[in-house]
Amino acid sequence: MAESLPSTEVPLIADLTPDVSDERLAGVRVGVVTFPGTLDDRDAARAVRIAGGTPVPLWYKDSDLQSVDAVIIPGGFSYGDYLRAGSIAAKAPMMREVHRAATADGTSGSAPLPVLGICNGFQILTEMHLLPGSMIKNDHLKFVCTDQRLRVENTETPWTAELDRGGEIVVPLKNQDGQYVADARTLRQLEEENRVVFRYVGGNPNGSRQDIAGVTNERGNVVGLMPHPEHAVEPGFGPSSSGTEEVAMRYGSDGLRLFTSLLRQIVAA
Ligand SMILES: NC(=O)CC[C@H](N)C(=O)O
Repeated sequence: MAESLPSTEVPLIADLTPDVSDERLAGVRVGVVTFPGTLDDRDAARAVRIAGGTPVPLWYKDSDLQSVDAVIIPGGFSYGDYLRAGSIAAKAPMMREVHRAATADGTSGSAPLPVLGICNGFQILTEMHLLPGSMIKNDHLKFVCTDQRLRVENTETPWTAELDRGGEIVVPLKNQDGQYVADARTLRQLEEENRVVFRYVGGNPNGSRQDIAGVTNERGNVVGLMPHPEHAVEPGFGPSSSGTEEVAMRYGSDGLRLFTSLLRQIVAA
């Protein structure tokens, strides 16, 4: 494994790039952590750029968060999913820093860091106990790859503030260990505290308890979800099966709203 970070200087497709008129967004620095076996760091960085922010590559072995305003733990196969998906990456030096910043108590003047874990990133966050529950093999024991409908259940996190509560988005889902499980008490607590952020609709693709696709921590700054919003950030790249061109255009960029939400929440804070 080459010890290098991916370049974030990816070209954008000018015609498809949303008009980002608020120049303050570019001042928001969003870290994207890369581990051995990470796949989706480039797309996460690209999503931040398309939303108008500045992605900051973070290497798993380092311990300097580089004054980022938020962190994304991207998807992929960190350490080849050996032992349990996400369990080895959870012990990385960079993740110690992420844990410290995400649980900051505010007495030192620092608000808790917004963190988004996508797929393998969600698995890593549960392994670190930043989020409750665990991810086990899909109930049908096969890898799933599909355009997934999700209902937005919670718009009180920085990552979902601009989504419509009760509305639907469609983004890709692709994993083998996507079945969300937790004990009955934890599940009840998640429901009572409105901490289920996304729920599968149109069929449960992996056997997750209560159709849970994404959850948040008690303070709402840490969010994890199995589907991939960073793969749905450009209009026109939506699901081919979604019917009209207009629907495909909208679905193609549903994921972008998580990143624009985050950037605008930070600018407004
Ligand atoms: N897309 C991903 O991040 C894959 C996550 C994980 N390695 C799994 O297959 O469950």
